[in-house]
Amino acid sequence: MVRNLVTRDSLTSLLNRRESMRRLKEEVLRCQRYGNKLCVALLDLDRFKRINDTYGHAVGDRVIKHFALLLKNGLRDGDIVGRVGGEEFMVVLPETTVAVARRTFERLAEELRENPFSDFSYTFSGGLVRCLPGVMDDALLEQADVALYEAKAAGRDQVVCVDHPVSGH
Ligand SMILES: Nc1nc2c(ncn2[C@@H]2O[C@H](COP(=O)(O)OP(=O)(O)OP(=O)(O)O)[C@@H](O)[C@H]2O)c(=O)[nH]1
Repeated sequence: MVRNLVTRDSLTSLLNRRESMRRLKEEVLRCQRYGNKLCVALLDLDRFKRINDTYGHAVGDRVIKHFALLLKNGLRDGDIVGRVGGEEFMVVLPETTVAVARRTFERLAEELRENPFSDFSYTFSGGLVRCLPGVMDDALLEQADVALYEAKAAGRDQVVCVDHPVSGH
C-alpha cells in the first residue's frame, strides 16, 4: 500500500512518471544485454486544453481516467503503462515487434472510437520507437517524443513510428 503511494499516480493508479522511467531503464538494460525485442511509445491526448476549457477540469480528469482504463484493459499483463505528464502516457512493450506494437495502438484507437467517453469523443496521438542493443533510455524517449510531435503535426489521431533501428552506435 505504502509502496503503491510511491509508485502509482493518484488519479489513474497507473505507474507515476518516476516509476515509469525506472521500469523503462530496466527494460532497456535487458534489451542491451540480451537483445530482447522492446518497443516504447509516448501517447498524448489530443487538444486536451480545449476539453478542459469547454467542459471544465473535473471532466478533463475523468477523460484522463477513461483513457487510463482503456490502456489498462487493452494491453498485456507484462506491458508497462505509466502516466508521465498531465495528459501524456508511456507504454513499454517488452518482447514486442514494431509491427505488433503498431497494430496494438491501432486496435486501441479503434476501441476508443467504438467506446468513446460518455459525453463526447476524444482521440490520442503517439510516437513509437523500438530499441536495439546499444540504445540508452533517454535517446529512446527523445526519438519517441519527436515521433509524437510528428503525429501531432500530421493532424493528430495517429501513431507515428520510427521504423529504423534506434542505436547508440
Ligand atoms: N483536467 C486535467 N487537465 C490537465 C491535467 N494535467 C494537465 N492538464 C491540462 O492539459 C492541457 C494540455 O494542453 P496542451 O499541452 O496545450 O496540449 P493539447 O491541448 O492537448 O494539444 P495537443 O497536445 O497539441 O493536441 C493543459 O491545459 C493542462 O492544464 C490534469 O491532471 N487534469
